[in-house]
Amino acid sequence: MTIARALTIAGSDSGGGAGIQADLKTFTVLGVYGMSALTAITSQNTLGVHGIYNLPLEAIEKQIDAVVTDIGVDAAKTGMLSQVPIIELVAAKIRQHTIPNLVVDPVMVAKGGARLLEDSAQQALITKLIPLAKVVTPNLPEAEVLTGREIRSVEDMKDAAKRILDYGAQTVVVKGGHLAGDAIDIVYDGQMFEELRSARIETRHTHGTGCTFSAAITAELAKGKNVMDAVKVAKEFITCAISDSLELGGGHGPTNHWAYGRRNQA
Ligand SMILES: Nc1ncnc2c1ncn2[C@@H]1O[C@H](COP(=O)(O)OP(=O)(O)O)[C@@H](O)[C@H]1O
Ligand SMILES: Cc1ncc(COP(=O)(O)O)c(N)n1
Repeated sequence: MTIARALTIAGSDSGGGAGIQADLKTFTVLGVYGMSALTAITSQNTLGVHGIYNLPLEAIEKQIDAVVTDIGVDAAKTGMLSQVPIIELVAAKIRQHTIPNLVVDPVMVAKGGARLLEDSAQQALITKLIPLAKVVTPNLPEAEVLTGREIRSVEDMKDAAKRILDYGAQTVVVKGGHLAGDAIDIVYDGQMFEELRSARIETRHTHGTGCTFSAAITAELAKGKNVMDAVKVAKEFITCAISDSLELGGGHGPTNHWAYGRRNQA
């Protein structure tokens, strides 16, 4: 049996709700074979990030080389890449192996407030990685950092999407989870804007929403979907996962990766 193959290059969340763990669960539920190249280990739970241990560059490089040269990759995503040398290495590897269908989730700060990207690395994300992206998926605070402008409205989100596209990404999805009211995501491909809207779900259990959303886009691209269709599936996937989110731990619980699959089987 053949199967679409997706690679996540990201950090480990020991709590299992975000990072590599969220990505691999999402790939599996969407019927895609998942592989990982860990960039960092975090000791993390629903209450926050308690430690960050970046991996040696050699370890990151060898993981990517190992899976690409043997198993092959139909689509890949990046998550937590906390330092300039890691961003530069990952960008060089993506170019060297011409890894297709790259989704860049510009992870900066965890829900609990811990910084997952050093300030000095913001520019490297813009100049080295975003130009390689088929899709880049900033949330509002990330889009503000990437553009240097405040975002208060859907119009501001559209303006940010245009500016981020100018950095070289093919499509920008500015996620509106941090704005009040409906959860509106803006998709911009340089030609037209699409608004993906869902009702806001009142829950604090949203740990890992961004990781899960970008992993779902990656899985659908790996299967050969076009970007707009992939983003629409991802929006449905994350809406299901949040509406059925899990009351685990004492803080921000994880979303429910199985909810979408269960709904589609019913
Ligand atoms: N409370 C919510 N109800 C419904 N959808 C949400 C909610 N919070 C986030 N989303 C959706 O989840 C996805 C991730 O968004 P966001 O939370 O902004 O990203 P991040 O986890 O990177 O901060 C987006 O599609 C967004 O619209
Ligand atoms: C290893 C790792 N990567 C990414 C996130 C961001 O996830 P979120 O902002 O959705 O909590 C995280 N908390 N941990």
